[in-house]
Amino acid sequence: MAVSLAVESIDLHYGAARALKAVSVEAKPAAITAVLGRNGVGKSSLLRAIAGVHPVAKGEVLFGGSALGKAPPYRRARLGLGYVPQGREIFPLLTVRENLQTGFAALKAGERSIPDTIFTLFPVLKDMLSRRGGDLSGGQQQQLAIGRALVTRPKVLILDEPTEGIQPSIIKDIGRALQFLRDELGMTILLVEQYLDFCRELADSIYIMDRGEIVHSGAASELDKPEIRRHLMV
Ligand SMILES: Nc1ncnc2c1ncn2[C@@H]1O[C@H](COP(=O)(O)OP(=O)(O)OP(=O)(O)O)[C@@H](O)[C@H]1O
Repeated sequence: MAVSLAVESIDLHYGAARALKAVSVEAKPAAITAVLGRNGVGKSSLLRAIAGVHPVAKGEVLFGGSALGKAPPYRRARLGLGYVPQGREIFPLLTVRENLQTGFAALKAGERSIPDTIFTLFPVLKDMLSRRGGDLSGGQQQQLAIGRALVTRPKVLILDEPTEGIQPSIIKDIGRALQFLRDELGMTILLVEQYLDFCRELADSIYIMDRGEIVHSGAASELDKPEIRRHLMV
C-alpha cells in the first residue's frame, strides 16, 4: 500500500543560523511532489531532516502517519525511506555491484538481493556491474545512486536534485524511471530541484522554497506564473 510522507512545521539550525523555518510539506501517496528553490534556500536541509541525518529543532516528520521522532537514518531506511543525497555519494573504489550491495545493510538477511527492476530501469548498470563507481559518468553515477536506494525496496523515495550536472538523455531516463516507480509500484516520491521543466513534466504537485520557508504550494502547471518564477530566478 502506498505511504504518505509529511513534514510538519520543522525548524532546522546550523549553529545559530536557522536554515528551515516552520517548513511543512506533504508528499501524497503514489505521487511525485517537487520542492523548488534557488541555491541555498534550504532544499537539501529539508531532505536531511527527513532522512534523519540532521536533527530538527522543532516540528515532526510523519512517515505513513507515524511520527519518526529522533529515529536514526538506518531505522528510517528499514521503515521504507530511500534517500538519494546531493552529489550522489557513490563509493568510487567499490564496483557498481558493491555500491548496490551497500543498500543491503537496511535489509533482513533473507531479503538481500538486487531487484531486477533496477536493471530494467537503468540497463547501463547491468553492463557495468564490475566497473568501479568512480569510472562512471555523472549521469551513470546518479542512476547508480537511485538504484542503490531502490535496493532497500523503499515505499517513499526522496531525491536531492537528481538532474544536477546531468546530460539531457539521462535526465529523460531518470524522469521515466520516477514515473514508473510512481505508476507501477505506487511509490511516494519527494524531490528537490532547480530544474523547472523536469518538475513541470513530472510532478503532481509543487512547493516553492525561499530563504528557509515554503512560500507557495500548488499544481505543477503554476510554475509558469510570473509571481512564482520570481522566487526561482537567480
Ligand atoms: N553544514 C552546514 N553548516 C552551516 N551552514 C550550512 C550547512 N549546510 C547548509 N548550510 C546553510 O544552510 C542554508 C541552506 O542550505 P541547503 O544546502 O539546505 O540549501 P539548498 O537549497 O539545498 O542549496 P543547494 O542547492 O546549493 O544545495 C544555506 O544558507 C547554507 O549555506
